[in-house]
Amino acid sequence: MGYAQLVIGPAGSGKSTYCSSLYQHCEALRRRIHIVNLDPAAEHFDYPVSTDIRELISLDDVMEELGLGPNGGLMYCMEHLEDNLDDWLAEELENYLDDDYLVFDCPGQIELFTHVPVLRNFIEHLKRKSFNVCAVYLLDSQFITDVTKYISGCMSSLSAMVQLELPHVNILSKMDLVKNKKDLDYYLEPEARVLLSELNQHMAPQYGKLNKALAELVDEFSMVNFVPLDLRKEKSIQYVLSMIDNCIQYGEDADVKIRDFDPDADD
Ligand SMILES: Nc1nc2c(ncn2[C@@H]2O[C@H](COP(=O)(O)OP(=O)(O)OP(=O)(O)O)[C@@H](O)[C@H]2O)c(=O)[nH]1
Repeated sequence: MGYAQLVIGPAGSGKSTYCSSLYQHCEALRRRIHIVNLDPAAEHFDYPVSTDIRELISLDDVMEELGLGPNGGLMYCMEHLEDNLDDWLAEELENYLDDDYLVFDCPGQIELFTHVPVLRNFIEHLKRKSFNVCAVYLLDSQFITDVTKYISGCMSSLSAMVQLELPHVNILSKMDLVKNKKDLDYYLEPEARVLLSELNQHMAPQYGKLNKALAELVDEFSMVNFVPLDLRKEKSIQYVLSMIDNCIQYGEDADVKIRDFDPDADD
């Protein structure tokens, strides 16, 4: 059985930086992970790329040869990947050992995890190859600066959860940029009553019922929870990794104890 993280989230949310930090963290622990680039538009990497979609197709070639723009070109590349799951991807996966741990650095186009079936079919393929897969959804911490951004972040994450149907860990990235730690407590344990009152202040009265439904969805059903990630702190990376490992049952024999970590403690 293999293990895989599918690292998704909006453009610029910090996916590649997360992959790079995770790689360094694991390297220091002498733990082997492989990072796979699934972004046909990527140019620079701070981690060793183990498998690269650009060997199958590159965005520049598609834009030049088909006259497509960056977004249309990217979707074309991803559909090409979908068409090649049983040959190119299957062959690439044969290069890994049975219990290898792969981290897929995905493009940030939101349609990939809202309604286009490419990633879903990609995941089905991984599952058929006996991979335990976890979706790791990154959201920029700037989304917790006001309630409307926060709700929109929750809804985009929720849409990925519904679309991909995978064990799912939501990460609040770039925590080093959060100056007001009060924001953090407020949004990490949101209360429907407080969310609703804030939403109502921001929006016209006719949205009252919608606001109530959204606030209750976030609070009462605990459908969307975010784990803060501060890449400056090894313990924060370790905490996030332990949560993900737990979801995909990696290292069960190694007795993973996520409760033992205090992610806010200094290293
Ligand atoms: N301060 C701070 N900046 C970060 C952090 N993570 C990423 N960034 C910056 O955010 C920008 C985007 O980071 P990327 O890792 O390229 O984001 P991405 O999600 O891979 O972006 P796309 O490939 O465009 O989808 C870069 O300028 C990073 O340096 C972080 O933890 N803290």
